[in-house]
Amino acid sequence: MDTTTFHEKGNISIHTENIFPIIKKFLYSDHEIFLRELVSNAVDATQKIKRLASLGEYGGELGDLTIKVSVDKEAKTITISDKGLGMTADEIKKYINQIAFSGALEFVEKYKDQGVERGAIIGQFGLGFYSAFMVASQVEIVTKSYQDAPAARWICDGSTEFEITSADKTERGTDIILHVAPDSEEFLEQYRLNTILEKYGKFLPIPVEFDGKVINETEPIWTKNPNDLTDEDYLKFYETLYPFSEKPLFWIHLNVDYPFNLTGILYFPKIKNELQLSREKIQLYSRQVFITDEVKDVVPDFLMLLHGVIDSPDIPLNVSRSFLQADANVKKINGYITRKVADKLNELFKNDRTGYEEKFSDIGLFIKYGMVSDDKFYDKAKDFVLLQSADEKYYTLEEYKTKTEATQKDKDDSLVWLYTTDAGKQDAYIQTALTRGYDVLKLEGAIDPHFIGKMEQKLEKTSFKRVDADSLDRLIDKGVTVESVLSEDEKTSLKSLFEGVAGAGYSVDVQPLSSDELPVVLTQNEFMRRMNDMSKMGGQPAFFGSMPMTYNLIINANHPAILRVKDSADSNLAKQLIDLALLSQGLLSGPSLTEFIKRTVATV
Ligand SMILES: Nc1ncnc2c1ncn2[C@@H]1O[C@H](COP(=O)(O)OP(=O)(O)OP(=O)(O)O)[C@@H](O)[C@H]1O
Repeated sequence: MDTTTFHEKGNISIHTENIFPIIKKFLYSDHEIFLRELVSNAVDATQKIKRLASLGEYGGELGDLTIKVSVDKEAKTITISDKGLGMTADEIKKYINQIAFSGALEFVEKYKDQGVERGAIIGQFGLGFYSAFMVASQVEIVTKSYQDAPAARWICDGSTEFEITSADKTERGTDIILHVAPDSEEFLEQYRLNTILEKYGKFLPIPVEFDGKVINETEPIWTKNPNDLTDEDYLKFYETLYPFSEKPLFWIHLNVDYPFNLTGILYFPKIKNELQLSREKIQLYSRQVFITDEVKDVVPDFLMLLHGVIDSPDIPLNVSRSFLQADANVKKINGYITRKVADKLNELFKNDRTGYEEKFSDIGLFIKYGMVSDDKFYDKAKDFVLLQSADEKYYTLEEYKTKTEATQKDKDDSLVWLYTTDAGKQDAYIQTALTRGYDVLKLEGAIDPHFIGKMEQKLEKTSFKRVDADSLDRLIDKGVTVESVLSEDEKTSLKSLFEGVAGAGYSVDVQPLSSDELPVVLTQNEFMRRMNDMSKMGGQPAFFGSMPMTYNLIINANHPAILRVKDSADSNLAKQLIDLALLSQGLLSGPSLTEFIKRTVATV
């Protein structure tokens, strides 16, 4: 056996020739963004000549500044032409050759130890132009500077060699000609280019023409002053973004320039169904160039339900996800958006309570979700979140406290808020509570169990109890014992009689309730039910989820019907009373329901 061992240290050498395969493979998984990069460069060049003209540094005619994209299927070329400031031969050498190559080297140096992360460099290293090589085997630049210098042509085939010659271009501006590589010929299709331009360039600030048509709207409304816009403008823009959608409820125009730059419009959509919420409806732009509609991390999670656009040059766009999460600007933007949304809601609430209440069934979900997931938002929203009572009226937390304080405090001075998760099914319980002078809240949405949990954490000495969780006397325990007319022996025999009739799955308890309660009350323990609900939604110990739901039958020892069962030991009557309790919970079905009907008909 050969036992020779090796130990050697060294440097892996990096050659600039290696850079193109890296760009081609790793820069972006989406090759289509080459067009975004090249058209953005054309926009930049055009903006620059406009600025030079306005500063008086360029005295010539600006002329028609439309950027033209064209495709020649025969010659297999795509051309992007602008009337921007152009480049001299020296500038090509400086901007295209040197900087990019050193930038590329720097990139390799920086990332050689970490592996290359997708999309990590464009923008940071000025490599946008080189994304052309993701689809082209050869790239030509033909350009004439606004300065008095001869036109130049640059050609490169993706190796580190290039050629510069003089050209006969007479008009100011730049043509970028891509000789499309065999594996990228899909980009020679008209519709493909059109789709890409529509996606990334719809709101570019300089007109872009393709196939004889201008594809963009150069002054989208988010770039305008809110004072110059009407509701119609906002609704029309919403329609362009999301054709065939229902009208949004309202919108917020974002506009900050310090400490970061951000403009945009966020719409509150009308939600038909909590389950149909479509996320990723917010589009992210950087200086009017579409970047992505995956705005996670930039927009607080609970506001992902909003629609609209955000435009900010301060969001690092081409960096990785993990970087984005840690970015200080992104955090600030997050906080800013949350604050703006809260302010807008507060303003609506204050200025138009009726209108706000009308919209509450739609916006309540955002607000509650926000309160549950974001403490800063909670602090603002606690003043304008509304609770709806069973009589359909809306109350703020403070108002509801005032309303219930006198009647719904228990013996420990804790406020108990009764609620229903299904006003239809739990109607019997609601009616009993109302007769007693208590109020019942409607908390019927999917978010409400979480909302209730949050409220109980935040509100002092306040608990929520579902109206059918126990008898009223026990839900709001005032410490007043209702005297029972039955002796202990009588209670025991009633208990065993009902146990025999009810069967397994029910626990039976004989209690002196007030005579306005039902003779038999079916309850589901609040704690057990919540645990069960939670584990169904995931996130809670499976232990509770795997336990079968048990029901309690409370036999009202003070009800005349129960006294009759006691005297007659009539198990049919007992069965009838249990079935009535089940019926009031919507739990009677199948053969049991048929039997109940038969039995009832017989007595009638
Ligand atoms: N169409 C053009 N007209 C004039 N100059 C251009 C044009 N395209 C590129 N340039 C010059 O080449 C430089 C390098 O372009 P490149 O796209 O690689 O990087 P960038 O635009 O500086 O940054 P990014 O990576 O964000 O695009 C530009 O800064 C610009 O000076």
